[in-house]
Amino acid sequence: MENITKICCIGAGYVGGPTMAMIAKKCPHIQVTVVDLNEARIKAWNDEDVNNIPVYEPGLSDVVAEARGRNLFFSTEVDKAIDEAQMIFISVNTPTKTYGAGKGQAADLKWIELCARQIANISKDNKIIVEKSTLPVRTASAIKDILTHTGNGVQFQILSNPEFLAEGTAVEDLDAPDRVLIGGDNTPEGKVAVQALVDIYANWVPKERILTTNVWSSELSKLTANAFLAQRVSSINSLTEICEQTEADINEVAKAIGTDSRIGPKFLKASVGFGGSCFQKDILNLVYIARSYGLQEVADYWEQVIIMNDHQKRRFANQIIKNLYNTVNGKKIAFFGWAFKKDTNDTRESAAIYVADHLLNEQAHISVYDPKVPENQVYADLDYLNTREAEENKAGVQVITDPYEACKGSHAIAVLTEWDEFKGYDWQRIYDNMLKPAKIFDGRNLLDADKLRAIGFQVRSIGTNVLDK
Ligand SMILES: NC(=O)c1ccc[n+]([C@@H]2O[C@H](COP(=O)([O-])OP(=O)(O)OC[C@H]3O[C@@H](n4cnc5c(N)ncnc54)[C@H](O)[C@@H]3O)[C@@H](O)[C@H]2O)c1
Ligand SMILES: O=c1ccn([C@@H]2O[C@H](COP(=O)(O)OP(=O)(O)O[C@H]3O[C@H](CO)[C@@H](O)[C@H](O)[C@H]3O)[C@@H](O)[C@H]2O)c(=O)[nH]1
Repeated sequence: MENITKICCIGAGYVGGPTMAMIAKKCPHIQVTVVDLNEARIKAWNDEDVNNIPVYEPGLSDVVAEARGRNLFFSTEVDKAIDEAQMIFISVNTPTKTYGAGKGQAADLKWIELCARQIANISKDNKIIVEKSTLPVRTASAIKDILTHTGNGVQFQILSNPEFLAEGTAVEDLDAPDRVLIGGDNTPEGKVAVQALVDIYANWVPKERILTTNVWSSELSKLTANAFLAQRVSSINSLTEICEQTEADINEVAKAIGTDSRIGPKFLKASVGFGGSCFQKDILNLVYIARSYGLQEVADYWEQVIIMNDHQKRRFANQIIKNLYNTVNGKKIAFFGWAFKKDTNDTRESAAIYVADHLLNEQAHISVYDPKVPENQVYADLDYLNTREAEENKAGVQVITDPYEACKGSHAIAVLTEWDEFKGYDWQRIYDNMLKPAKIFDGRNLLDADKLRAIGFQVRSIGTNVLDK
């Protein structure tokens, strides 16, 4: 195949947008077109004011501003972009199935299949198809089957190139990835395709960080990486409960074990539970795959990571209720943070949603402040759970754009997201405007509990047993 000069990416979401923007920035000689069926999303990517792009990531608007209109384009003309491209990335959503066989566990590959059929239908010359979405191991064979049986007789090579960026640090992760993983067929044509993709990344990623494997190892490595990361969070979170009973401090324990170079210090931060669109979905997918091969013990092992995470979210909500004298009925509880982690506007599977749902069942009034999440998103997240009528969610939850207003007259503040700005607030002012005793439930161990106690707050930080004074 000749040098790649035209790339298309189907899916302009949290992955497609940032990854393609980075490729366009680093490879001015390649024309990159990102397409999506969602017109509003494409419109936002093309917004004159680059600060209005639909994904909030530190540094992303600069990357987009540099390349957009030069060699980076966002469009709804999917067929045209497919037709013109030599290499097509598929970066569409692959959520957990909500119906039928595998409901609640398997990945829903409906959108992947639609892409494959559309590519087959449109393509008039040979193309390289790159799986960027996270997919169950062996999906490439299904894509190949569709392409070869419904296509126009042109040749397709299918590569797996999973994305490892984390939200909130997408730009730095893409700029300097720990590794880029590319899986391809071990045939002469497969090797040429792998090399074509290696050559693109080699424009900025050191060669030793570009790993090539067979397709199946690459597909499975993505699910495995997320399972290992989430397992660390559930492991440390499981210990928060022991700490709270024993006067051990989870921060000290995490530091003590993390200095062992075999364990390492990262991903040992205790929390109210992990969220995000990936961890739960990908582990459930792994569990489903294991079960479908009859590997019961393997499935049970990984499922426990999710069970522990659900427990942690519920436990946090129950602690609030217990500590507020076993009733939150009619009490105002301020939520600091709604996003699933700091520095993102993404709320998918955020622990805050589940904690709020639990407290709403107990008739609490919740006022939410998050620096990046808009009001309609908070309601959409709660409505999606279908626990109660939309009007009841509206009645029980207020979204407030000023943090000081959000906690005025409240019984308690719950910290759900680790936004840096929370640390710098005027906590005396907050204290003065709250009902007493003023309580803080720090689900992220973010705030300086001693300083807050000196002001007069009662503070419970997750995984520390300093009980209310
Ligand atoms: N979000 C992350 O941080 C992250 C990181 C690594 C991998 N992943 C994986 O990447 C994939 C995409 O995730 P995301 O967070 O970007 O999802 P997303 O929902 O933000 O974006 C997917 C986009 O694909 C579009 N789309 C779906 N079908 C289409 C079609 N047939 N034609 C054109 N557009 C179509 C949707 O309209 C949507 O805008 C998933 O498999 C996910 O697991 C996500
Ligand atoms: O020590 C930790 C680390 C993370 N978390 C929580 O875990 C969740 C996930 O965080 P993170 O992994 O940083 O963000 P994601 O954007 O979900 O990224 C994960 O999922 C992506 C999608 O597959 C992968 O590409 C990334 O490599 C992988 O880190 C968030 O709720 C975090 O608050 C903790 O509670 N404690």
